[in-house]
Amino acid sequence: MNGPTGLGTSAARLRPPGASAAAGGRTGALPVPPLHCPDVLRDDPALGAEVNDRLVDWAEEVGIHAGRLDSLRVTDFGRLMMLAHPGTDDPDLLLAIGRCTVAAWTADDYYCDDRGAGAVPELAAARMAIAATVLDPASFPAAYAPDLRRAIRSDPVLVALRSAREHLGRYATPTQVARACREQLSMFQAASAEAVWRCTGRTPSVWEYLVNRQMGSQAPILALVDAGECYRLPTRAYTDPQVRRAFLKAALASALVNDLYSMARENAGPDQDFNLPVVIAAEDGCTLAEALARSAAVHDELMRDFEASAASLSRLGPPELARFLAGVHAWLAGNRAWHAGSARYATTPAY
Ligand SMILES: CC(C)=CCC/C(C)=C(\C)COP(=O)(O)OP(=O)(O)O
Repeated sequence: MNGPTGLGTSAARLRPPGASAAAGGRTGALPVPPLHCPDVLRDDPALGAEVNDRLVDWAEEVGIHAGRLDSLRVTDFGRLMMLAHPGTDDPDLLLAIGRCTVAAWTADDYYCDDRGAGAVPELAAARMAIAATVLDPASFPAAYAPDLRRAIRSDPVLVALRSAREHLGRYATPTQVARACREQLSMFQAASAEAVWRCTGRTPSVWEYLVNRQMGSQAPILALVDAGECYRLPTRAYTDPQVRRAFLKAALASALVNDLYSMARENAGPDQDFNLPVVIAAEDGCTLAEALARSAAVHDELMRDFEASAASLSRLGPPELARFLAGVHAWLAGNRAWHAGSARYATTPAY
């Protein structure tokens, strides 16, 4: 039976039994259920390795993951790029999107999730607000502008975000860059909200969690599917409400794949990191194994809805829309395959 679902009604919910490392509840033994998700369209390990090496070099250059570059390397974001963007063989282009991906993931780790990397959940919202000014540059009074410039220069996460955004501008149109930045601002907002749950020890309702996860999905990278193949989806099509609905379903499905594969890692950490199975287990009072199955069903519903919408929208829209939606579908396949293989999400977390 579902519990109360209004905003704020779950303030007293705690981690479900078995979800906490402290309670001895490492959940690594629970396998991810089979998911409704297509197979990847290409697997070119050499291309993935080249992109990954160059991503790690860039991370070292901008100063992120200092002392932890090996963990970044085995996470293998280069492989994610290669699997998720099968429409291009160009390592430079994959590197440009890869830098944005690594910068976004790093901001989330360094500001919100990973205390070992300096995350302080109480400061997450304030730090994310500063990060937002890198994506949508602040226009400041002269007396204070040097302070902001100094702050950006001295924080490797901000340097990475700025570098990634500037580099993307060489491969994507201003409209595509603006689109990705807008999606990323939503992601920052969602990460800030999640940090509040962590600080207050409050587990959100399932619907509330889903609202936040849709905003905190991989949408900033999905929005670059056309840039990754050097064509441009017209703005009219990207912003069409029906296309938006389909796109957001795909984005949420991709984030839920992360939740399912990341649960062992997240539940083993010192803080409760939120993911759909944990939130469902808390709300429904079920085991994590059952919550995993229910989460997979939510994922599958989103995927099927996306596929049905994509099929009809592709018949109605301009040719670029059919190509874009097919690209999103391929991206989802790459995202799942990467999560299944990355050392970051290994059943016994690799780091
Ligand atoms: C590529 C991109 C814009 C990612 C931003 C969203 C994001 C950081 C995730 C979807 C990952 O979420 P989460 O913090 O749960 O990731 P981990 O499980 O810690 O890898």
